[in-house]
Amino acid sequence: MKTFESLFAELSEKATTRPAGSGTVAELDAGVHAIGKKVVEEAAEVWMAAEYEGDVKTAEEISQLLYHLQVLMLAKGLSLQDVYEHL
Ligand SMILES: N=c1c2ncn([C@@H]3O[C@H](COP(=O)(O)OP(=O)(O)OP(=O)(O)O)[C@@H](O)[C@H]3O)c2ncn1[C@@H]1O[C@H](COP(=O)(O)O)[C@@H](O)[C@H]1O
Repeated sequence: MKTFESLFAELSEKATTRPAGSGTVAELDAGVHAIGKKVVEEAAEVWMAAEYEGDVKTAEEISQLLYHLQVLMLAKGLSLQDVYEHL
């Protein structure tokens, strides 16, 4: 099963190698403004799922929010350590 750390390693590799067809590469190319909008959109979907759509849908939406947060971290050049030191 994928973890937060293993997904970040995978996305970091994609950002460097830029394979064709990668949604991550496309999102990085769209820039921080566009990625930020995805983060807000996914956060709202987490909220709605938590209130109205049950645990499975909520977990799915949380996974998508975590993904977009990681893409934002990559776009800003932030490492896991940069974030973890604030936890
Ligand atoms: N975990 C994810 C992941 N979570 C969310 N998403 C993206 O976020 C979107 C969220 O879906 P929504 O239904 O909310 O949005 P949508 O309106 O249907 O989609 P859009 O039109 O906004 O793209 C998905 O369509 C994906 O584009 C993800 N895209 C990729 N990953 C993982 O990231 C890795 C690298 O992916 P690629 O860069 O595409 O190879 C792989 O392991 C993937 O499994």
